[in-house]
This record gives sequence, structure tokens and C-alpha cells, in this order.
Amino acid sequence: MNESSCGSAGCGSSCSGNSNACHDFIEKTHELNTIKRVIGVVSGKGGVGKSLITSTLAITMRRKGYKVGILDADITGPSIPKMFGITKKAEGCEFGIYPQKTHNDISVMSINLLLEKDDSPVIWRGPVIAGTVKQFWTDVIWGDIDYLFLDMPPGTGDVPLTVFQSIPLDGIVIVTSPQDLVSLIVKKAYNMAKAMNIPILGIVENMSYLRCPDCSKEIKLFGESKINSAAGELGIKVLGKMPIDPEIAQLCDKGEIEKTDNEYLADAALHIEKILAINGEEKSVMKIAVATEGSNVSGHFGKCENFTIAEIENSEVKNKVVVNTQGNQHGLLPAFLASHNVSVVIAGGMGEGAKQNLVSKGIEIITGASGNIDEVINSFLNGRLKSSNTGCAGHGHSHGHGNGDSGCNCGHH
Ligand SMILES: Nc1ncnc2c1ncn2[C@@H]1O[C@H](COP(=O)(O)OP(=O)(O)OP(=O)(O)O)[C@@H](O)[C@H]1O
Repeated sequence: MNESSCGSAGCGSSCSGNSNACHDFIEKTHELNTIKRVIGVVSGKGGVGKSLITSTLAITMRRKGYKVGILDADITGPSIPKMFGITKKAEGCEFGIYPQKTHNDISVMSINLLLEKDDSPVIWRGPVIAGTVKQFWTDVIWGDIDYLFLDMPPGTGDVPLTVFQSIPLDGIVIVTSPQDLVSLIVKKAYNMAKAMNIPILGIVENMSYLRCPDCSKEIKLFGESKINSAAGELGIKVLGKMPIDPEIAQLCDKGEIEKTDNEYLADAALHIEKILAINGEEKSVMKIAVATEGSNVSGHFGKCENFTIAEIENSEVKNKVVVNTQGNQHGLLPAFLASHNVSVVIAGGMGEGAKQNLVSKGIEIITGASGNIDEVINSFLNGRLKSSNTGCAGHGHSHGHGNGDSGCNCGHH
């Protein structure tokens, strides 16, 4: 669970890395809970089958042997208990509320487990709804959970915003459908997550196609999917595509969704498992900052306006943000980067003073890099860029500086 005060849902776009300015609204989960990873499943609008995707991801992870929970945060349209055929109500004691279990031991909490009648409408205002979701996090005794999936309220309004701020999400999956104005809707969800500093794990397209029962041909009911281009534009991964599957619809209606043996989201689950690995080990996380000029590495560490800060988890770029140096003089930049928990800095050139300052803060330095930021980050991850903390860097990039700012005394390679 991402509990850094400035990370995940900590403080959103108002956070400039200055911890004093950072308001932390994150709530603590119940003291009896150990929840390792929290994944929000969101959609830019309702009716795209978000709950089905949440359930399918949860089932797939459970089959891999993980302890899984589903927090149904879709208070006004809760459909999780019905899909799993849960009819018993949640029970409470003086310590908190217990979730119900599905046949395959997935823990579920939903407003429908508290309402006397399943079909009672929830006519509550936003703050009450958001407060209920928070309580599902603070007052429910989930116990030990490896992956908790949050079926988020649809849209990008007040309620999802409060949930983003209150529950420490490790990442979100965006669900869309082909008939959406895909790029617009996805962009809304994307921008919201970005503003809140929540990593986007990828997009799942529901109702992608229908397979003809006679000839097995894929019928694109809503026309050609635009998901690949929308995802490409935003630089996010397409995790999977789920067809309209009449068997799934029937199982949902019968409350037997766990009987499905489809593998539509197997790759999506694998990706989540890789990015948010638990397996008893700590995630290997690090942040690298690349002095940035447009989409290229800046030649001058001390003069760059922005840093691209990439969060690397288990050797993959998990998140990337461009952070303005806010006019910090080069003497202050090392402290600025240290406050962002950066452990490696990549630049074209760097003065001796800055180098020493960074080294004293335990930050590794790579100078002599040039060209496209993503390519340079990949070279670093592939071990093709070497540290220049001591002596000459063994990198293969040419120097693009010449302003006297660079203290790198490597020759061209
Ligand atoms: N890919 C699919 N194949 C078959 N049936 C589907 C599919 N996606 C959704 N459905 C059907 O639609 C019903 C409603 O799905 P779900 O509850 O996930 O979405 P929703 O409530 O319409 O939207 P959202 O959860 O996005 O607000 C499911 O119970 C299922 O019967």
C-alpha cells in the first residue's frame, strides 16, 4: 500500500514536493488489517461494466493463490454481491464490521450487505457516500489481504475524488468500452489519476467484440476499437480486452460469476502481479530524475527548468512526472531532488559543486547523456548508462554541453 504522504492519493496536484504544503488526507485502515496492495478500478463514466472487470480481476488473482478482497465503492449502483451470489448481510462486533466471503474465499464489502433490502435505493448526497466508502476502509475488518480491489464510483466527480484522497491506492485500472468517446473519457480518468499522483496500471476495454457462436468470427458491434490509439497517445498500457460473452452475462445473473473459466484478463492480472509484486519481498522501487529540455535530456543540470522524475519498480517505469524546478538555483537543486526521494540523476553535464552536493546526499549521478528521455531511461534500465559519481562515466553518449557548467571530464565514447 502506498502510504507516502506526498505519493499516491496524498495531496494531488497541490503538492510541489514541499512537505509543509502537502496535506495528507489518507485514512488509516482498521488496525486488524494488513492490506498489501490496493487497486482502484475506475471508469470515466458509468455503464461500461466496471464491476464485472473488478470481479474478473479479483477472481483471476484469487486463482493465483492470493488473498483477495473487493471493496464495492460504487455505493449508488452496487452490483458485486449479486454477481457473486452473496445474500447474507455483513456482521459487526464492537471492533468493526466483517466482510462477507464468496464461495472461493474472496472478501467482499458492499452497501448492499448493510441495507435491509437489496433494492432499497441509496438516496444520499456525495459527502455521505464518500464517508461510507471511507468507513469500508477504516471500519471493516479485512484481515490479511494481498490485493484489495476497489470498484470505484463511476465518473470523475466529487465522490471518486474523495476516495482517491482518502484511500492509499497503489494504482488504478481504467475500464472503458468501445462505444465511448474513448479518448475523451479515458483522458478524464487519466488526468484525474495524474493530478492525484496515482499510478495508472493500464486500460481494459470491455465489450470489445462478440464472438459468433457459429463461425467464431469476431463481430465488432461498436465498430473498430480506438483503445490502442487512445492508450498510445497517453502512454499507458492496454491490459486486456473483454468480449461480450453471453455465458458471463448468465453467470452474473445467477450469482455464479466465480464459475467462469475465461482467461480474458489473464494478461492484465499478470501485469498487475508484476508491477505490484508482493511475494513476501519488498517492491524494488527507485526514482530517477532526468534533467529535461522538451522531450530530450538537458545538457545543463544547473540550468534545466524541469526534471522528468521516473518511478522505477522492479526494473520497469511505473510512473513518470515532469516537475518544475521552480526557479531553484543550481545550488539548491540537490536538496530539491532529495526532497523528491530521487536516488539517481541523469543529465548532459554538471558542475563539480553540484556533483559533490548530490553525492553527499547519496544520489548517484550520470552525466554525458543526451537525446530522447525515454530512450535514455531505457538505456539506464538496461545497464547501458554508467554512474559517473567517481571518475569517468563509461556511457556511450556524446556530450551536448559546452557552457562550462559540466564537470564531467569524460571524453566522447
Ligand atoms: N463483457 C460482458 N459480457 C457479458 N455481459 C456483460 C459484460 N459486461 C457487462 N455485462 C453485463 O452487464 C451487467 C452489468 O455490469 P456491471 O455491473 O459491471 O456494469 P454497470 O453497472 O453497467 O457499469 P459500471 O459498473 O461501469 O457502473 C453484468 O451483470 C453483466 O450481466
